[in-house]
Amino acid sequence: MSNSIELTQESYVDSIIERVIVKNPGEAEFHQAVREVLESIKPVVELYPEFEENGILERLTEPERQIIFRVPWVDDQGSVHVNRGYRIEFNSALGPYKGGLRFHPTVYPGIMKFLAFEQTFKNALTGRPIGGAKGGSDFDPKGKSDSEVMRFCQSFMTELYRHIGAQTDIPAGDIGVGKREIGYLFGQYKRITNRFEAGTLTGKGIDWGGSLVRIEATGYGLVYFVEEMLKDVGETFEGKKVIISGSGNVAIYTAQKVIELGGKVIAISDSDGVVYDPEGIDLNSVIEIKEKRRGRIVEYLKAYPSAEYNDNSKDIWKIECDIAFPCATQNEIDTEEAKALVNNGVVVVAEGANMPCTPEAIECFQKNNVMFAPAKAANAGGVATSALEMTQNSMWESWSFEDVDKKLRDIMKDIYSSIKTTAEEYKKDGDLVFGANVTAFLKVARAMMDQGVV
Ligand SMILES: NC(=O)C1=CN([C@@H]2O[C@H](COP(=O)(O)OP(=O)(O)OC[C@H]3O[C@@H](n4cnc5c(N)ncnc54)[C@H](OP(=O)(O)O)[C@@H]3O)[C@@H](O)[C@H]2O)C=CC1
Ligand SMILES: N=C(CCC(=O)O)C(=O)O
Repeated sequence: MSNSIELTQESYVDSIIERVIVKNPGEAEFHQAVREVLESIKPVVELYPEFEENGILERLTEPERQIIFRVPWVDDQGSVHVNRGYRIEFNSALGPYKGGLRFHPTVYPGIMKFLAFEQTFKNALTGRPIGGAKGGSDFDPKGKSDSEVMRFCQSFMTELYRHIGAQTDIPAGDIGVGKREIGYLFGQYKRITNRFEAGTLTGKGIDWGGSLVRIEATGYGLVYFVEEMLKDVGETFEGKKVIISGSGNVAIYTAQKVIELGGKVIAISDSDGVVYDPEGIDLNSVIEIKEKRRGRIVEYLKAYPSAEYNDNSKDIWKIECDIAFPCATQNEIDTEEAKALVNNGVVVVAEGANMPCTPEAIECFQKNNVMFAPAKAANAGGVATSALEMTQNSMWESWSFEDVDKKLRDIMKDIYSSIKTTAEEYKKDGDLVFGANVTAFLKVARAMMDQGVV
């Protein structure tokens, strides 16, 4: 039994936060993700002492399995490269491990563990039977040829295949991992195992086991979630000025749904800079540049010379808007950016990326009555639709776009309703960060209690 029974509930949570920092030195993003959840659940840990008695927090903050491996590959000039691969299987209390793969030079254990920890609670909110995981590599697909990306993916899967499966661990996409990469990864998995186990990876091509709506799902789901928030205050997207950071999978389909609902997307970015078009961004042009040609967002100006370009990505947050969607990466909005948004009258900030706002930025939004949608709830549409892909695979069925989109919309409505209710139950009306963390924690913790000390 936990030896911290004599501690107050407050010190139990604080002792675990301290333990995570000591046991995972230098992993600031992981510490940040743990601190946010554990600070939220203090009232709950006080209500249910059995969580402490069964060491729930000690187990919840320690990944069930951490796999790290070498990924050697050869470039088009015949030179050998070595990258590092990861798969963090964090928690399987609710189902097989489920979470994306990130290929980005900034990937290291701290990023992997923050993402896998967040994924555990996000997946719990979807209502689907899936646990939490994340993986990836410090490989940078940017500027690589298709052949080089293929050879990297084949080498990556030559190790990863031992650890995944439709009933074990199901990877998908994230930064730097899209349809192309999933295709190469699945091809190698199938070749090694001699099994067409469609449910092992999600984000597959539509003709070979993929689900309609999956490519759009994170962005669409994010907008559906915010639509529910706006409904509660008698508002809609009609006529709203919207800024979206990033111009990848999440950003593009967030923009598509915003425009469909009558909003005007006036700025979008990539890691090199920001395009601002007060007339409204031409999304087809962005899709052509970023999704089809894998180009740079600055190329937008060739078609629209009246638009403005700024080579500092962070300046997007200085643009006056009604609704802001950070859809690029973690910690892209800190105190300075949050204050700029508040001073410019932002009404809603909704996290499409994972942990894009620092705790200080979130505090600034909440203190200034900005409606704030936390990532683990608002961007759960992607993984929820991945789970719908798994369901279709297990039934050997392919549902229509309309059917999947309706299921996605209902899931996002349910997530919003459940976390809003939790916040109200604890007299924290409107605090969706608290609502999301407590709702998800209780679901995972109760399953862990049922399954014994494992
Ligand atoms: N894909 C999914 O299903 C889901 C993804 N997410 C999260 O959404 C975010 C975006 O992911 P996704 O759209 O899939 O990834 P993509 O690789 O498709 O796009 C990422 C976008 O963010 C930009 N970006 C990446 N890193 C940085 C950085 N360090 N600084 C500034 N800009 C950066 C990229 O710019 P550039 O083009 O210059 O590289 C690109 O425009 C991530 O936080 C991811 O974890 C959340 C839920 C689901
Ligand atoms: N990258 C994702 C999607 C994961 C998935 O679809 O399994 C996320 O939820 O952060």
